[in-house]
Amino acid sequence: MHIASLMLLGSGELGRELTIAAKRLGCRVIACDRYANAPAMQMADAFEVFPMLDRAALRAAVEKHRPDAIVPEIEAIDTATLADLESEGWRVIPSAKAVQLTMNRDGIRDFAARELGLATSQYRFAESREEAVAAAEAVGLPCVIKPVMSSSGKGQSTATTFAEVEQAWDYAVEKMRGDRPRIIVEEFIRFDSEITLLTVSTRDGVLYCAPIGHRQELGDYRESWQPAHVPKASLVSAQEQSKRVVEALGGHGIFGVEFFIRGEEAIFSELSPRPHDTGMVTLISQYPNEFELHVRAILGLPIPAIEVTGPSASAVILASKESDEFGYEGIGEALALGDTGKPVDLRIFAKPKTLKNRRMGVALARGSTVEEAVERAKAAAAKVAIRYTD
Ligand SMILES: Nc1ncnc2c1ncn2[C@@H]1O[C@H](COP(=O)(O)OP(=O)(O)OP(=O)(O)O)[C@@H](O)[C@H]1O
Ligand SMILES: NCC(=O)N[C@@H]1O[C@H](COP(=O)([O-])[O-])[C@@H](O)[C@H]1O
Ligand SMILES: [Mg+2]
Repeated sequence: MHIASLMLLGSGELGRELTIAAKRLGCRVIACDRYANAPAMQMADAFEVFPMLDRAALRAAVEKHRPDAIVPEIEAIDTATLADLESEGWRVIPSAKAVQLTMNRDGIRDFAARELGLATSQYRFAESREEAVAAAEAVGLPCVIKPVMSSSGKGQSTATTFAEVEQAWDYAVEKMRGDRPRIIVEEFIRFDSEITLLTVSTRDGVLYCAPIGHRQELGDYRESWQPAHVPKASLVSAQEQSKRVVEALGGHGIFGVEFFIRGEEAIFSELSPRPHDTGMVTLISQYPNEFELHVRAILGLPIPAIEVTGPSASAVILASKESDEFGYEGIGEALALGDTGKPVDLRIFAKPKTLKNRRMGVALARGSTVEEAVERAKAAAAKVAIRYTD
């Protein structure tokens, strides 16, 4: 049988687990990222170091390794090159269109709200401080302001006054990716909870994982749990919206579709056309996990069932400062918390460098309830300490 080769564009923690899942099914993996020794590179058959926005380097890597599938793992990629490569016959996962539309918030938001008619928060885009204030007048205060090019909460803030809108503009421009200042100003949604609905688009149709609940701080996730308890009608609505959006984006693979749940409503927020960080909980909660599902969907392999093994949670392990001389303590103490018959596990990503608030690992736990699983995962994460030696 032909051995499939996958080229990952981005090689962080999600790529690392994806590499493991792909290699278990016999694939060859080429891991690419902007820095050497990235988490997935440590597991891969080959690697290339270059910025994913460098079009010449991206094309050169594809032509050198000739992968069967190009698998984006981060948002910021030269998507025009991906579109060209796809039109030349290379396979982009899930599709160049999906990657192009989701790289920037303006693309996917307009597509979801205007073309597909999904329920979203009120929103406007702005390209100057004055336009930001006008946008906030239109959507109302408080509002959430984010650069259109950013992820993991970078450059995001909530403004409750017009003076704060101006500060939020400055902050967003300072933290944005790329060189074109443009922000989205969103109505602040007072949601009851938020979920990620992992949705798998496969050869045989669309499948859903049980909803994943999560808590965010500074625009980045801290804990996630599965199954999230949400009103039935909101889940049905989220599933219908996810199906529409993944079918419209095209291609096969897993998508992390984010919704705010308010009463019986599911309000579409954004999506990743790839495994989702909050979906790391599936490393303990579910079989196959989100990485295995992505690989199966990419390879066109069957997914006869998705089993949820019990209430589970993940809690992140963050660094507190910048360093490249550090180690970990407390791994034994964290794992020892799994002595009650319900497992506790860790993933240490082995990133070569810490930064303030950079995610370095994740603790995973099961419990009798999701609340208990969250407490156990948090306790395990708290046992792991990063010791800086510089
Ligand atoms: N309009 C809104 N109303 C209320 N809360 C919001 C709104 N937009 C974002 N948030 C909060 O901020 C979090 C991060 O926002 P969003 O998912 O858009 O950013 P992100 O940078 O793409 O995050 P990630 O890459 O981690 O998914 C959301 O999960 C939610 O908790
Ligand atoms: N929300 C997106 C997300 O979680 N992406 C994950 O984080 C890595 C970047 O981490 P870094 O910023 O620490 O290098 C990415 O490579 C991906 O695995
Ligand atoms: Mg998000």
